[in-house]
Amino acid sequence: MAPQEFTERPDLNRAVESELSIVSGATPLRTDSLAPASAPHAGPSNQQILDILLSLQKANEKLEQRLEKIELSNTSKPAVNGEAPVAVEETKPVEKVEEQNGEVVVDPEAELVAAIDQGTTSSRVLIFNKSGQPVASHQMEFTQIYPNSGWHEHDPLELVSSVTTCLEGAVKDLTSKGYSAKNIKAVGITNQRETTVVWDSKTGQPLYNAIVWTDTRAAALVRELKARPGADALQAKCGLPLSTYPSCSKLLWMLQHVPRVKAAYDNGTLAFGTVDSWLVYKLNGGPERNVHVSDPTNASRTMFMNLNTLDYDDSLISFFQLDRSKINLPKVVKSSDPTVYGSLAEGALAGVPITGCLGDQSAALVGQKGFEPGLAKNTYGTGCFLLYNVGEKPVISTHGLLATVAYDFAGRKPVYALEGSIAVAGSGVKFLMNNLGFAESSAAVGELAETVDDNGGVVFVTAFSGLFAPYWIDDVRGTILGVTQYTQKGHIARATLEATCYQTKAILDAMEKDSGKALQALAVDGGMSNSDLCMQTQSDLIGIPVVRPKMRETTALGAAIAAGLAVGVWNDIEELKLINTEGATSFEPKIAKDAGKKMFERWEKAVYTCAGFV
Ligand SMILES: Nc1ncnc2c1ncn2[C@@H]1O[C@H](COP(=O)(O)OP(=O)(O)O)[C@@H](O)[C@H]1O
Ligand SMILES: O=P(O)(O)OC[C@H](O)CO
Repeated sequence: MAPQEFTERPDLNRAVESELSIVSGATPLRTDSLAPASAPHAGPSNQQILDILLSLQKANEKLEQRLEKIELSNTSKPAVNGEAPVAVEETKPVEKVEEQNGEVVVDPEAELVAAIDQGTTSSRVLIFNKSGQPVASHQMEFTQIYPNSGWHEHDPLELVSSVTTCLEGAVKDLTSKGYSAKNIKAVGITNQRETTVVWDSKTGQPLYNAIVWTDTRAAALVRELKARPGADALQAKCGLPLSTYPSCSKLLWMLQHVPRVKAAYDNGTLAFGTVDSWLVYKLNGGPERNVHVSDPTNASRTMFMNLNTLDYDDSLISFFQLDRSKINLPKVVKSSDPTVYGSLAEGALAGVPITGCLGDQSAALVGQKGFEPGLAKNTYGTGCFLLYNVGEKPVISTHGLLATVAYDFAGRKPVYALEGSIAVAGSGVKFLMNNLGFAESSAAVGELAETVDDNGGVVFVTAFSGLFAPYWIDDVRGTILGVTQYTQKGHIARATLEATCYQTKAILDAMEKDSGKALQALAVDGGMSNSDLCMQTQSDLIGIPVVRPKMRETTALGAAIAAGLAVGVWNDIEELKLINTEGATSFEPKIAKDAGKKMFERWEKAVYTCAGFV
């Protein structure tokens, strides 16, 4: 199929701008700073105390009015594509309120960290306080480009503009709540991984659209790579099996099919990066400062990085027949570091340092505080990714899982994870909504699934991009089996939610074989975890509790933690352990083990029935 030439698309920069201010950080009146009423003569008189109390009460009333206005404006804003904003429960009040020159100000000493979460379907910025509570935010979706079947692209400039819009929006939200932008000590970045961006190192302009991690256009190329001598030895070094998923195959495809990318490679001006590198480069102002870096959680997804050295490996690069002297690769740096990521060049946060960077799945593990070996989290976003902390040495899976870097913080040893990656999770829900017109929103698809008691015999193998872990079958495509005259939309909606739960079960089985340990509970997050039915089904299938935190923006929280640790907002991982623990929901297994086993067997039968279709 002929490649689409990259053209600059200013129209795409007018991204779907919807102000989804998703957090309302209520700020209470705190009276504990007052001197006790019974204080002797050294303290204020009763009249003075009364005056202070009255002025604080006024301040509180003003603040409440302001919060009410914000609440109203939040609810009246349109959601993107009919989608409800990501669920963030109202934060528990913590900050001190003061009155300065008649203005209500929230603790002028507050130490805040902004987190940029550049995901597959939306960009968002959340601003967290020291207690790990989001106090302000802004979110927007951006254009998904599907030029051909199996192709999936993003406009790199639109990714940047969506992020800068969210930064401005979140700061506006923050100041409307009485904080100052000066309270923001650092910025952390977390991002969709593997998605590949190439640009001209002289001009800073993209040379092609970003090829998204779900894109399967390089399937033929991957088959060729698998036949090369040495192919079997790659995974032991880089942790990933050859597939269309990692960045390497996307870059090779561009070099083969896009003349301007090949020309830049030939003349040494080709810059390559995953979305973290691209954002850091652009947010720093581009070629002028030329901050071109990546952290190991992202660099490990290229297949160019050695998991043990946490640097590029010449044997890996030469396997892909790339000349390292012709390509500008980002320097691999720590995930949390006060100096290496530069600072924001423009906007409301100009000068604020970027001090943390984590691929989104690693960030979610950090945000769920999966700091101990044996802890795991599963994030149900566009795709679904289960990460299991294995400690300070990588574990190479023999059961279809990936080895990856969990996080690599300055002054500490790197921590690794076993990963189970599922290509389609929330994107299946979006498919029912956008392509088949089943419902107006993702939540409504979830409600549709609740209109039926079971799947009615339907199994949906949601293999739009082949099947990832633990199957790694690339010649399968989305297939709905078991349809009869009895089948209703609800059954298909239910089967769509179940598909992710079955794959999670398969991943957990593989993880148990690789690690020799059974998981006791699964921490979950991500958009699709909003569906209670989905989470209950998950618990039923895996037979252990599924624990969903109240505040589900754990990916952004992880990026904030990485950034905050680098600048002393937090000094130690120990300090973070109690963050976001209150108010979690635990889904306990409710069905008999045998019933779950039978459902799962049907799923596996469906998978192997569909394999080999393409
Ligand atoms: N109530 C819900 N039920 C089922 N799926 C949902 C629900 N709410 C959101 N989703 C799905 O979650 C996904 C978005 O999750 P998110 O964590 O924001 O993803 P990403 O980081 O990949 O952009 C969407 O694909 C959406 O369809
Ligand atoms: O957009 P998400 O949250 O599904 O995450 C994308 C992953 O990083 C791809 O590996």
